[in-house]
Amino acid sequence: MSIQSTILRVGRKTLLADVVTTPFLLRTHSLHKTATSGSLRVAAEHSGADDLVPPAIEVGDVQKGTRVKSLKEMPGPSAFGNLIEFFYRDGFSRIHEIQMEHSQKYGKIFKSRFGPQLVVSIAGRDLLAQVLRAEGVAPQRANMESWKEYRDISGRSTGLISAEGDDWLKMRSVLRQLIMRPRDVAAFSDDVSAVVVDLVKRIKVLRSQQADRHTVLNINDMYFKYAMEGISTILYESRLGCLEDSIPKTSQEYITALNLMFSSFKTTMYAGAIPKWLRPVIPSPGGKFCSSWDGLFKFSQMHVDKKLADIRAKMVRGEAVQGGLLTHMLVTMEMNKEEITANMTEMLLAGVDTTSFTLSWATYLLARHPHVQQQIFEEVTQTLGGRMPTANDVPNLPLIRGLVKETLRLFPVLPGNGRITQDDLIVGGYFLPKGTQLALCHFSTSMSEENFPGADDFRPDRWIRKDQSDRVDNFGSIPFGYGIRSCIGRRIAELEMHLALTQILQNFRIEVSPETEDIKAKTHGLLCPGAPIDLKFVDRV
Ligand code: HEM
Repeated sequence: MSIQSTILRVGRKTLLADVVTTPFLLRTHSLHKTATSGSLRVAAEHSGADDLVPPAIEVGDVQKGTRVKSLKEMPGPSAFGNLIEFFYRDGFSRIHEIQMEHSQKYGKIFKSRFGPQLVVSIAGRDLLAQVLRAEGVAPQRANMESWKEYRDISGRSTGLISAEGDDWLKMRSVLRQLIMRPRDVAAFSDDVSAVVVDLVKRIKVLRSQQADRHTVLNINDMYFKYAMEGISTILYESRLGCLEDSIPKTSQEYITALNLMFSSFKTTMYAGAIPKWLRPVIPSPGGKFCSSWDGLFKFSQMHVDKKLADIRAKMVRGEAVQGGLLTHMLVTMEMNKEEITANMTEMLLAGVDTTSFTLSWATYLLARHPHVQQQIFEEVTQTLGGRMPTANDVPNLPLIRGLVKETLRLFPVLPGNGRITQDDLIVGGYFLPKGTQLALCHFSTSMSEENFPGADDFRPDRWIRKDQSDRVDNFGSIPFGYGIRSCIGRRIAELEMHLALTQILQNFRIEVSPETEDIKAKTHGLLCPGAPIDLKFVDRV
């Protein structure tokens, strides 16, 4: 450990402070607390009452004599410019493009103001890695106010997405043991495969309804139902009938509630930009939003109650209670029933559009790149012959995995993510006080030429690691986030997508329908196709 002098500037004070360089990044405010993994931390100790400097975690390289800049000095668009961009030019549907424009104009770290909110955007891969690696034990997500408001009003529990602090830690520690590792979710392989078989049948039914007998209109609608069926099979251990000709009423009601939720997205975004004191005089987005949440909770509640009744009946009959995820959670009761219901609700919500948009983009990209499609098809036939894939085959299908990674690089479902900093930080040379809202710009890092040469090209093989030197740097594209607060459903989503894409390629050659033009992405909460995608599914044999 060595001690150097550097200039730290906090607010309007510029002062000389001791800089302790150490091979470790210290996670807490005290210099002498537990060390975790490698980087540097700057800490300024008190040098008299007047010179009080908040200790800060430095997440970049420390250069001797570097002046730490204040937020005031950070570049960024003007508040008025943002107002016009988002409210007048409908920037909410172009968040991913604005992210790119702003990072090109203002650099890898810049600030933006949305009404009363100040947001610092992190748009560089290395800075992103440093910020995420420095996260504490319970990182805090940003912009969850409207979700929390609903839970406060309705008296419902939070789930993993909306919970914070100790509540979140408790739930996360239960769920991470059940679904975080590929080997945990391999147990669902047969159930998911059965859903994929139904998806293939559905493709055949839908294309038979068109004059050319090949085209499926608006493929996302079909993948939405596949994703809902797949995730429900895992979460609720029951089939919903979403891939049937006629969808059961309760499943249809859920779909309606989910659509309502996404249609109220924009108004809930506005809510964050409206100062709290103005809320009473401005129409609240609440009505639609709350009734969609009611619908989503009602659906989970119904499944949880039904499963609980089944378990109780079995116990009364003296039978052994066996089952999957929900059964396990209800038997062990590591969370209470309200918490289980809330988590089922939030996981179902998180697991449908994300997976279906990614499948839509993946098949669209395959249709537009027949050579790539052929290459992946050959890998599938060489590895499996005509056999149906299982979770155990996925490690032997690197191009299928590359297909999903490359699709998510080009179209990260969450183009950006939010955090509230829990320590004073120095990032990229700027001092960010604890409580600063961060926007992690995943879209701009994954579309950067610096991180991915030929960034606009669709190249699933760029993810095949031939040796260490070929390795694509991990933080350029992190569509599931990173670390302790990353997507808990990642392995489930991957299983659903790997198995579906493999079976689809075994059965069909995918072609672009003449009606489908160049489809651009738009942001609607998630990054989604800006227009319906119609594709042809032509039999392989
Ligand atoms: C293509 C599919 C998916 C993508 C790209 C995706 C992406 C993400 C991202 C970026 C986050 C935020 C991570 C962070 O804040 O660092 C997240 C969180 C989350 N996702 Fe996913 N997700 C997908 C599918 C799923 C599925 C299938 C489930 C259902 C089990 C799910 C459940 C969740 C939950 C519960 C969280 C909150 C985790 C927490 O706060 O602890 N996701 N997801």
